[in-house]
Amino acid sequence: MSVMVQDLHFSYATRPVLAGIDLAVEAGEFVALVGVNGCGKSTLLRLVAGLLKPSSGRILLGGTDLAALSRRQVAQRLAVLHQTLPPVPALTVRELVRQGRYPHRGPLGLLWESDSMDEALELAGVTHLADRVLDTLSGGERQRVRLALAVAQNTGILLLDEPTAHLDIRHQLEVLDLVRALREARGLTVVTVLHELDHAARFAERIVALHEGRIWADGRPADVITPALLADVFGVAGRVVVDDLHGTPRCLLDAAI
Ligand SMILES: Nc1ncnc2c1ncn2[C@@H]1O[C@H](COP(=O)(O)OP(=O)(O)OP(=O)(O)O)[C@@H](O)[C@H]1O
Repeated sequence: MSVMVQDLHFSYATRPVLAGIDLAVEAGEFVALVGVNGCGKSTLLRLVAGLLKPSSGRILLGGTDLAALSRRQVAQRLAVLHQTLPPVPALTVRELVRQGRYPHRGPLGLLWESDSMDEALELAGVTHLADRVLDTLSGGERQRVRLALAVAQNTGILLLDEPTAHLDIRHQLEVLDLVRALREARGLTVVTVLHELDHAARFAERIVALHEGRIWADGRPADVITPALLADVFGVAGRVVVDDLHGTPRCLLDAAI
């Protein structure tokens, strides 16, 4: 399912954050959003998810104006992996992930619901945690539960806000591999915030760099991940080489400018 963002402006009260964002993500694309802390990446995801209302501009999901969709209709189209879990710490993992099925629940929903839930737990590698209570989990375990919750929703669009936060290097790779596999298996459209530029270059087919409320660059990793991006967007001097192992750009960082 496609995501179209047209001339989007957004302010928190009087503080402008996004100023004229145009972004067209085709169905099945894997796009990484990058940029410095506070540049508006999460805000853009929240706007696309319908959790914030644009000051002006339009967002279309699969060609339908987001403003015309109910919360349930939005939840049938897109799932969001947020930076935190819902504040219900006494819930078990299974109970939480079951809630991911809510938007699809119809009169016969319960017949196939548990299969979808078990699949989501398995895909996110948290089947062994199913009966654990949320507030007893480690940061990395919680992260994978958040992914299971998003996967259980079984939507055409997956929005991920820093899916590798708190994860060790092995689990970072596992989560990004899983997202890539899901996208290939289900034809998912993936838009993810990633801080690790080398991961963005390796896993996304397109990188969008936000800077000062606008899109600074939008294109293939090799065209976007450049010394100019490091310097002008991140304020870091560095070089970009090609990773022999994967043929993707890799940043060699020197120092803050
Ligand atoms: N609820 C809010 N009220 C007021 N200002 C906010 C609110 N949420 C975010 N902001 C501000 O809006 C700007 C964009 O925040 P946002 O969380 O979108 O940035 P980000 O690029 O995702 O940052 P990070 O990489 O640190 O997660 C920041 O300056 C932030 O302080």
